[in-house]
Amino acid sequence: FFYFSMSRVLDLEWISKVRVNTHSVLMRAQHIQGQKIPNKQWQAAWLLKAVTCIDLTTLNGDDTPSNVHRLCLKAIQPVQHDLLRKMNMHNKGVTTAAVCVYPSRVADAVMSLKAANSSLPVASVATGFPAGQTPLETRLKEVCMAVADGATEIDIVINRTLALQGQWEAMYDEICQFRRACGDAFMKTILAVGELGTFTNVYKASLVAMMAGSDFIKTSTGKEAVNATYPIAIVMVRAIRDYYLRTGFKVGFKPAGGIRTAQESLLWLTLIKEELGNDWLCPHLFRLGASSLLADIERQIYHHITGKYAAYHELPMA
Ligand SMILES: O=C[C@H](O)COP(=O)(O)O
Repeated sequence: FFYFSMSRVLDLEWISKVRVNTHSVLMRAQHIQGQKIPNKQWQAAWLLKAVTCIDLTTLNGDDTPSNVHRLCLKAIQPVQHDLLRKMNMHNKGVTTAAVCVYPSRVADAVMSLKAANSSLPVASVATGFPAGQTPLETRLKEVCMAVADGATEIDIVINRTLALQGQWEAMYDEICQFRRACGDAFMKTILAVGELGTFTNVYKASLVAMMAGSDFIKTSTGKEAVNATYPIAIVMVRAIRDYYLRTGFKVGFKPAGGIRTAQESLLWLTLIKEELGNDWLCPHLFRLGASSLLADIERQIYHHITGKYAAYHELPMA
């Protein structure tokens, strides 16, 4: 008991000792990218697995209740019924893992899902997404408001200023406060890795986020210049693995930002299987954050089933 109760605390000594070997990370990432993706006969099943791990996202200034409504309908029925029937998956309740929207759109998403009789979770970005450059008080309030509107998952952004200054204790304190504001909601912590400078910083920020009680660590907001890359993912999943080995806590991983093709989604599943094992290959521990990935996955599934490529109008998107 003592061992586990000590594990979600800040361990500055561990953080101070972190050194990441850039060469090894790049080699490992290259190896993963060169991996054979699953055999053709299994590909449709893997693509369907990827669908169930998607946080179907819209994070735009021009989001409205109606495009959020369409997004929700697509999340509930992400792959055409006919295609699922041909795979004998039509009554297996295939949906995406969640929908992900800005705080102001949470109520719309909750209403659309409720009207459709769906219990799909609504995730909301919060804490001054994407930059996180608003006062702590308003960042905390934003979390509380999204939860009050019905979000059951909150994607917070870390304070990059603190991370770049090596103020790990202050960063830990902020994330702990977000954790408390989330209440029972699942908390995913976005590191915005493209702004953290070094692999060592990415590893340290991953540890601090996990020590502060994050359920997931997430690469990016999708708004930075560099988002989910394989080398950065290797650093983060190694931190997840080390944290699990040391504390017994399984923390999830969410690559996000710029993931657009079915092929990439298969590579992400391969990376998780190789680095963290099959336990992590479920929506509880793995998500793909993406606004424009589902269309290509559905097209590839169509191709596997029919042998033809669908025209885009044949597979309407959210
Ligand atoms: O959290 C999810 C990201 O915003 C999605 O980024 P994306 O629009 O590049 O897919």
